[in-house]
Amino acid sequence: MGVINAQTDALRPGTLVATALAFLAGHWALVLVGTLLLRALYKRYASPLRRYPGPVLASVSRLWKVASTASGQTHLDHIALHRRYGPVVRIAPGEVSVASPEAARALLSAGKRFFKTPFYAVFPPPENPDIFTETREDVHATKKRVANVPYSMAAMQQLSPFIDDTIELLARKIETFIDKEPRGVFNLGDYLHYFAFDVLGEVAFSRSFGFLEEGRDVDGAIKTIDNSQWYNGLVGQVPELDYLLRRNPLWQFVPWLSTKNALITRMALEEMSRRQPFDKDNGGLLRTGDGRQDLMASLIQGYLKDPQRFGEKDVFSVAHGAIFAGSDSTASTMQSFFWHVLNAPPVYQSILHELEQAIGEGAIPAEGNLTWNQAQSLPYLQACLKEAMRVRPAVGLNITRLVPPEGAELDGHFFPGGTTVACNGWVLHRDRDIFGQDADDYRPERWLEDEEKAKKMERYMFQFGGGSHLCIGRNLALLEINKVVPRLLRDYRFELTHPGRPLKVHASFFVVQSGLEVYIRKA
Ligand code: HEM
Repeated sequence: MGVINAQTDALRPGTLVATALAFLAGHWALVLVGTLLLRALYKRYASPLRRYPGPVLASVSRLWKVASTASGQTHLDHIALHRRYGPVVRIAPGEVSVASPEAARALLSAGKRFFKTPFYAVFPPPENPDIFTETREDVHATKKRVANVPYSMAAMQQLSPFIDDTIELLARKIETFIDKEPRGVFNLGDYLHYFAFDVLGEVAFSRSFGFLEEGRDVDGAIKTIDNSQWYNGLVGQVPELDYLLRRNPLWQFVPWLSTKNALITRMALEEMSRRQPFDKDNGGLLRTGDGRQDLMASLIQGYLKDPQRFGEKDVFSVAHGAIFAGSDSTASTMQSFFWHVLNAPPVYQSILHELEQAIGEGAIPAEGNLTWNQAQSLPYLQACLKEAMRVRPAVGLNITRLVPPEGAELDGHFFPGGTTVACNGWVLHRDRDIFGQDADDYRPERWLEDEEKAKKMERYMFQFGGGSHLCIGRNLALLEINKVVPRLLRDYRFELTHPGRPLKVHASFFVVQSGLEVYIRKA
């Protein structure tokens, strides 16, 4: 009787819970490991993505992505990953990376409802997304309609004189350097970075940021952006973390984490207040300025036309976002170009020959700045530029999109709704079917051999993304690159201080590069 009573006592709910709790307390480590193991096995084998190969760690947690991003070399990791595992690789429990340019075209094309992932929402400013960070497709479309106007090539051409002024300043700085230190080491990479920043200041706010003038990273703005991009790139792999970190109200009280006082943010806020009150008569122009229709003025006009859809905060966030999105990207592209050209003497010689011939034929001026059209009349130079953007696209992290709820097929693979699909320009641009068996090599001639083949390659270039999220600043970037690069190549002669030495590279979002050092002399 006593034994039966003891057994029924043990089965009472209260006693069961107490026994379970006692077991947990005694074996918590074992329970924890067991739970994590079960969870990992579930993620690895219960998912419809289980048939795609990839690193084991990636199939059970997002740690693989985090570690790869933290290494700063995720662009290279992805090349290696696809070489090893094939065209579709599982890079997180719910995410695959695709290597096929055809799949990437479909993924990025407008109208197919592959929307941006929460990765983008981590980029600042979280309280008022700009065109890059806005993940609601309809809101994005409204904002982009307004911003497309000031970013059009026609609008950019009007701002051309201010790009020219910045080129003159760069040339003056180079000449001063040559006069002072004829055999000194000139950090061309840094000066290209300063140039890209100052152009943005002129185009966005009608004022220079002063990087070229001072020959340094004023106020540590470049460093601040880099730190911020590290955060965005890393936390973007696990976007929920942002609520514990930057979106956490306590964050503002940590002075070294707050970006409120960063030069660019301060300047954008100052510029807004200098133009207030916004009124239709003034059209957002700087009252004390030279009457130029800069980016800020056009955005203010967009706001005045339809304040409900494009608010005052949008003016700030889009202008501010331009500096973030447009500085490292343009600098990195120019650095890649010079690094490849200067490391390939026959390529460098061919460009010089083309420039000389163009001057002789009157196609480009012998001094002063070139126009966009004049730069377009240099096919070899254009091929060199395209090739640099192919082998070293400026965005190093993956571009990611969500599969719509009903699921979708990409290049013969069906992915269920909610899957994150990633693609990386460094992988896509090395596709041997499209770009040739020597796709890994920098060989500008590939663009000039066969017109049909060149057109096909062009269709599969993703250096500016694609579809409804195609880079809004590409006209500006291409215009300034096309103006400054031939001017420098025509007027100066460069020699790498360490031929063959790779640039120091880390990809936080953009591929940030340093170490492009040269000896420089007048041509
Ligand atoms: C050579 C220079 C540049 C390169 C290689 C580049 C590359 C890209 C790429 C690949 C994207 C798509 C990203 C994605 O979908 O995840 C993008 C988007 C964007 N870029 Fe650029 N960019 C450059 C210059 C600029 C400049 C100068 C600006 C502004 C002044 C700018 C502003 C933007 C914005 C706002 C977006 C978001 C567009 C959208 O989602 O609709 N970029 N860029």
